[in-house]
Amino acid sequence: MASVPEASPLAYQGSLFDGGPSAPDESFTGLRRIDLDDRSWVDYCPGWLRGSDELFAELVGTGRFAQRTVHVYDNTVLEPRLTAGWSTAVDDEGADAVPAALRAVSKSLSARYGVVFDRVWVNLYRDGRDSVAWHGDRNKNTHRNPLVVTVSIGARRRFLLRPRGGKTALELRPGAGDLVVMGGACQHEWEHTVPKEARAPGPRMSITLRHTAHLDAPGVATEPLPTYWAPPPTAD
Ligand SMILES: O=C(O)CCC(=O)C(=O)O
Ligand SMILES: [Fe+2]
Repeated sequence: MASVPEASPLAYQGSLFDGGPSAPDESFTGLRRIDLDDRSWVDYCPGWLRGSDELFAELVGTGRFAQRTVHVYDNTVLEPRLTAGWSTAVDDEGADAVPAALRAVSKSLSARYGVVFDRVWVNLYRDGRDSVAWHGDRNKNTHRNPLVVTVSIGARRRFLLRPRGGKTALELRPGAGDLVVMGGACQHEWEHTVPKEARAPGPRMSITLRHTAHLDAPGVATEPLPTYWAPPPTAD
């Protein structure tokens, strides 16, 4: 298990203009729908979470960040990033309650997208060597068209999408409170990655939200509900 080093180089030198406690932009002004194809889409809302630097500092201080393992072919290897989770669902009270700022994020997005985002994980990319490889999220195995939220705080990193096994088709560079929502068949038919970056300007976190219920997630955005979907014939 790795943890955040003491005297941490992870103190993020934030924007001068983004001080104060974090707050979602309930108006979703600036949200842009990017259609990847006729079944998959990404919503991108720059600067959606104000006060993200303060939240970054809070999470560095309170999150129980640890290095998880991932299976690569027959091997089990450590993921090149740290992740913090909570044993509770977003709205549960108790000792391991999800921080209020993350609850507020979940509440706002649940209202907007019509699913209950009850599970939260925070990934910490300590520097440019941390990354996540191309993948579709595992909820593709349990849900049809799951919605997956990431709110990026701290330094900007590249976030790429490609059709499964294909060439990069979309490059975003989220950070500083930017919202990315993947929807439609994104987890089934597309892959995403945060690649290593030699010149990453500092540490970054992604707050990721997923929903347990709504196994067949319509969201607000998949109107009309896609009629096409078949599980890809790959083992993963
Ligand atoms: O850090 C990100 O923006 C993406 C994280 C991700 O794809 C995941 O944890 O499944
Ligand atoms: Fe992912």
